[in-house]
Amino acid sequence: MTGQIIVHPSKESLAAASAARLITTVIDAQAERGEAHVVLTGGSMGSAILEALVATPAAEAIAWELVHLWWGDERFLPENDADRNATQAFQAGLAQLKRLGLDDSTIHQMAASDGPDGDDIEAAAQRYARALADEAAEGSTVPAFDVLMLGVGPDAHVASLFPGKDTLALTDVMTAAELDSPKPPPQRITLTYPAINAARQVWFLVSGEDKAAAVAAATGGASVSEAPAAGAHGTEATLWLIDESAAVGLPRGDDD
Ligand SMILES: O=C1O[C@H](COP(=O)(O)O)[C@@H](O)[C@H](O)[C@H]1O
Repeated sequence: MTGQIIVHPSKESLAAASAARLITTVIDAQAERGEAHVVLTGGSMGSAILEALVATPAAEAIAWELVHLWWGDERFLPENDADRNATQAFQAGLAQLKRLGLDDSTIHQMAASDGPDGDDIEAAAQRYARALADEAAEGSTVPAFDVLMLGVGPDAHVASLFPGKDTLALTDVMTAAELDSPKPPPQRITLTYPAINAARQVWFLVSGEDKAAAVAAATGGASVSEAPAAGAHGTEATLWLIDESAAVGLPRGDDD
C-alpha cells in the first residue's frame, strides 16, 4: 500500500488530532506559499473535523483570509438542502470560521441543482473544473492542494467515486458527474483521480467498525474498481487517519 496508517483511540480523538494536524499543515503552507488550498470531505468525518477545528483556539493562528476551501464531492441538490455537503460544513464550523476571516470568495462550493446551471449536472461539474483551473498555477488545471481530506464509505468509495463506476477511469477531466450513485442522492459531482492525486497530502479520515473492511481492502491491495480509496494518494504524503474501530480489519502490526 502507499501511505501511513495512524490509529487514534476514538472518533473524538481522531477528529481533534486531525484538526490539530490541519492547523499545523495550513500554517506551514502559508509560511511557504502565502496561501493554502484545502479540500473538505463530506460525510460524518467531514463534520467531525470542522467541529473539532472550531473548538480549538489554535485555529485562530491560521490566516483564514488566505485559505481556499474546496470540496471533493457534492450531492447535487438545491442550495441549503440539509443533505448537501456544503450545508453540513457550514453548520459544523464554516460559519464560525468566517468570523475568523474566512471569506466567501475563497469558499469554492460546487453548484447546487437550483444554481446557475439549473439541473444540468454536467454543466455544473464543468463549472467547478473551471473554478479549479482559475486558481491553478500556470500550466496546471487544479491547484496543488495542500491537504485533501477524504471520508471513506463502507463500500470503500471516496468523494463520489464508487466501486465499478466509469468515473474511476477518467484521466482527462478534473471533475465528473455521477448520475446513479448507489448511496443517495443518486446525482453527485465529484473530483476525479487526476484532481485528487494532484494534492500534496491526501488524508483519509475514517471512524467506525462499519468501515473496517473498506480500510483493510484499500490498504491491503484491493483493486481501484473494488475499493476506490485505493486509487487516491498525495504527491508528498498519504495518511490513513483512523480510529481503533476502523482498524479492526488490519493485520496486526500494520498500525502505529
Ligand atoms: O456520501 C458521501 O459519503 C462519504 C462517506 O461518508 P460517511 O458519512 O460514511 O463518513 C463522504 O466522504 C462523501 O464526501 C459524501 O458525499
